Amino acid sequence: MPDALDAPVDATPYDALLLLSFGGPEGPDDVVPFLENVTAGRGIPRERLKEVGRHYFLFGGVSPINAQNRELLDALREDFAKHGLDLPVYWGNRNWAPYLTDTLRAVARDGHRRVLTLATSAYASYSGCRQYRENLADALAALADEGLPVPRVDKLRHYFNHPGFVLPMVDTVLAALAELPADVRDGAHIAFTTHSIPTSAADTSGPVEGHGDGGAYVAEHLDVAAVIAEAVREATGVDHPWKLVYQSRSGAPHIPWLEPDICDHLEAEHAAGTPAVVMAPIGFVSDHMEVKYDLDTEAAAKAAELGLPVARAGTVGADPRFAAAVRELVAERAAAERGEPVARCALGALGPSHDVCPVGCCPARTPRPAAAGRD
Ligand SMILES: CC1=C(CCC(=O)O)c2cc3nc(cc4[nH]c(cc5[nH]c(cc1n2)c(C)c5CCC(=O)O)c(CCC(=O)O)c4C)C(CCC(=O)O)=C3C
Ligand SMILES: [Fe+2]
Repeated sequence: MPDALDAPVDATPYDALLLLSFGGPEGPDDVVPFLENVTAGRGIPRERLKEVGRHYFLFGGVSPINAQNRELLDALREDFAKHGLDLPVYWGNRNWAPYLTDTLRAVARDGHRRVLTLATSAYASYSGCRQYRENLADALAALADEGLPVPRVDKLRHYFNHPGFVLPMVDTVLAALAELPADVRDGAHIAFTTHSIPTSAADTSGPVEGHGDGGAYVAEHLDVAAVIAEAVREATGVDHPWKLVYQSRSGAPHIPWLEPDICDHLEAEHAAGTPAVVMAPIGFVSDHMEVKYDLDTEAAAKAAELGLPVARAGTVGADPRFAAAVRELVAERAAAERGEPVARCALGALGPSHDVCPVGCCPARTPRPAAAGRD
């Protein structure tokens, strides 16, 4: 059926969508203050901060993440308009302008009272979910202090296993395989990557029931990786071996974080005789700095040193299928809030994630107020 004949999407009771992201520097002068925002009170060693600052300076002090969020905003607005979803879309970041608090102030001044949040993080974990909810609570508290009306803010369920997030990545993995020299392509290993986090944070991520070591964070990534690997097998007729590995480790060296690191993994695969590797950063929503530096620069240099052919798969970014998935998630959540029956779309074995984070989900080291959840 042509788009124009689709029934308009009903977002009631919501009157605004908030795109909530990490933020990144937009020039050399922004780099140090940005890193100070990110790491305030988080105990990151000075050496690590200098190193990460160097990554940004290598790219002119500009993180790709803001341009990518602007593209996603355009894609969302275009999709919503096409499908009769009349919902204004706002954008705010945790760590750089446009800052979340400023955006929520505008949301409140524009008269919106029920806000649904799309975070640019698809999985459970303290860093990927609760920390965003803490920032929402801080911003709402600031509005209350200023005597502004405080909107009620909800957050969309984790979309890691939504087809609109997963299927574009099947295509990017196929495209990466096609970039490899023909004689090593069928033997290629797929290294699915995500952000390393402390093992203690992984083990307590999500509602922990039903998940083993690594908690919901690792289980969700393994589920997505298995779905993509199976779809690639169906498309190519080749059963590519794969593994979930980690990147972008931070923190003090004596604290255990998820391993193996992608660079160590490339060495191990090379030593085992693997002829080529596709790196697929399923843990991220766009090709931001963790992808451009940690994979395209650092891991690519490691592969070159080993003489190991590698190709990197793209993230979902502003893919129209992802924008459509967001619209579906908005419609789904709005219907649920209205008490109507809803069909929840999800691939893989885990099923759709909860709408509202339960009490104690992805706990912080030091408890702090968090919005958009049961606690
Ligand atoms: C799970 C996760 C995601 C994925 C979910 C999501 O997307 O939210 C993510 C995304 C991102 N992380 C980013 C940047 C940074 N993360 C850092 C530090 C940390 N990340 C952590 C975890 C995650 N991070 C953790 C446990 C730390 C240690 C400190 C702490 O416990 O808070 C630091 C400090 C320096 C360093 O140590 O690396 C920086 C600069 C950018 C922006 C990139 C750009 O500019 O393009 C993005 C999208
Ligand atoms: Fe990070």
